[in-house]
Amino acid sequence: MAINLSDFMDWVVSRNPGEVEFHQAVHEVAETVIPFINNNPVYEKIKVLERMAEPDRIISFRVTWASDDGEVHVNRGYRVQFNNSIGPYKGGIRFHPSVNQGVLKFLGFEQTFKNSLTGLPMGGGKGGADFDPKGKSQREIMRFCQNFMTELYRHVGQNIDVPAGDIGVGGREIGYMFGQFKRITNSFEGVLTGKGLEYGGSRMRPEATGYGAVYFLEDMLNHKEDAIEGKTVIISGSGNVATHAAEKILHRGGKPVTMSDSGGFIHDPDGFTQEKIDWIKEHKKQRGARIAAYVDEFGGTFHEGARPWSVPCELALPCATQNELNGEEAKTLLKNGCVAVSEGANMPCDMNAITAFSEAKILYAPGKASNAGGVGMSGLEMSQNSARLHREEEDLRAALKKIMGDIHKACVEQGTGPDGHVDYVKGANIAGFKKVADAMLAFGVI
Ligand SMILES: NC(=O)C1=CN([C@@H]2O[C@H](COP(=O)(O)OP(=O)(O)OC[C@H]3O[C@@H](n4cnc5c(N)ncnc54)[C@H](OP(=O)(O)O)[C@@H]3O)[C@@H](O)[C@H]2O)C=CC1
Ligand SMILES: O=C(O)CCC(=O)C(=O)O
Repeated sequence: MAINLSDFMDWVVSRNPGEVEFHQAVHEVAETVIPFINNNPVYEKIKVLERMAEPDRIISFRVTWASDDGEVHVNRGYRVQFNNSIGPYKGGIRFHPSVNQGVLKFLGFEQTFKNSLTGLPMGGGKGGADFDPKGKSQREIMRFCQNFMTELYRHVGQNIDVPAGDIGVGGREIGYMFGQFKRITNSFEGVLTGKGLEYGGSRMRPEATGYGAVYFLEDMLNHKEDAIEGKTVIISGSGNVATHAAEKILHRGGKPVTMSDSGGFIHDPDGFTQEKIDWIKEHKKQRGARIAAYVDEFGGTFHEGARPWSVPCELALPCATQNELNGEEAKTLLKNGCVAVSEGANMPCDMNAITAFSEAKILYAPGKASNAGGVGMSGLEMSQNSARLHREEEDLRAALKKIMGDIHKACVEQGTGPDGHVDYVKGANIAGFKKVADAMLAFGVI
């Protein structure tokens, strides 16, 4: 029997009450994948989509830690092991006060499709805690990371589940968690990616997500015989993904003019130079640092409490967080002449924004395709750890470019309409779905 989108979504919503981000992520996939399933009923016979919308398991645990003043704090940690049909669970850990089960389920669901698109053998998972690292001392962050791993260690492993960083979790936090895993288990294995180079990390991992999002943008533009060079680019966020995206835009001759954080955005009409980007990278590592301080150092303007989407541009890279660009903001971007959007963040454009881009037929890349470079490089870190070797930077840079190029090709193959317009949402969802679904078919009903 054919599946119907509205019945399917009623079923998803009733099973996952209140988890609005999860409903949104599943809806975006179901809308494009259901027609594909209805044309290939073998998938519906064993309820592949229904099974893919249900995590394999969710682990939730208490994390207790003491702040420097001796006060005891209680947070909630999670790992959502979503789907391991094509490889060990793989996906980042987020430390942010907004973390809850629904947010991590949306991220784990998306991750399953994204990891499939990389062409590497990785399943999907995501984890985190409602811990706010902002304003905490280095010692407090270390204690939190260690206590988080004291529980998580029993659920992860190089062949089971391999976490990495995400919002609020960078190289420093990965180091604290890896050290604790090593100490508790008395083993040295590639249980996390995003590690420091000294203890098994991969070159190019810090750069990979931001660079990859720009490679994908470049592939989309090249497909239409266009290029980044000479174009004005607006970027949101000022963390790992945003700063590396800005850097690669600069390498390609574009002009990045904005970055943001939860306090507002900065606009530098002269464009960021490498020196300015390096300053932002260093500045944001400091305790309590805000992007607003940029204007005291380099000029430009700070827009408190605002998002950058009203600044005129040809290209936009949302690189902060989910639902940070709505339908009205999408219309403003279109009115100002924006021709392409490449998502560095996960689900930064809400449903109305996606509809606006799709109706205008501009180039729009969903994060599961355009930000897959980070996890792609993590996959290469896993293989370097298994082989006990380090690959060179040039080799990894080329590998990243190829991973992004192959994802672009898969999207074009599955998403090109009769008029030649590429629907990258459809292309990414079907290409990502097919590999996982075929593996599930091979396993039978389990
Ligand atoms: N790191 C990676 O390899 C990958 C990351 N991603 C996605 O990219 C996005 C950014 O991650 P990453 O750069 O690693 O994270 P970082 O923690 O390095 O930076 C996050 C940035 O986003 C801003 N931000 C976070 N939450 C909000 C919010 N609610 N409103 C406004 N701004 C906010 C932060 O501002 P502030 O400092 O004020 O909090 C900061 O500037 C996320 O969606 C993540 O899931 C996707 C693929 C891989
Ligand atoms: O590198 C990884 O494993 C995770 C990256 C991530 O969290 C993401 O792609 O959203």
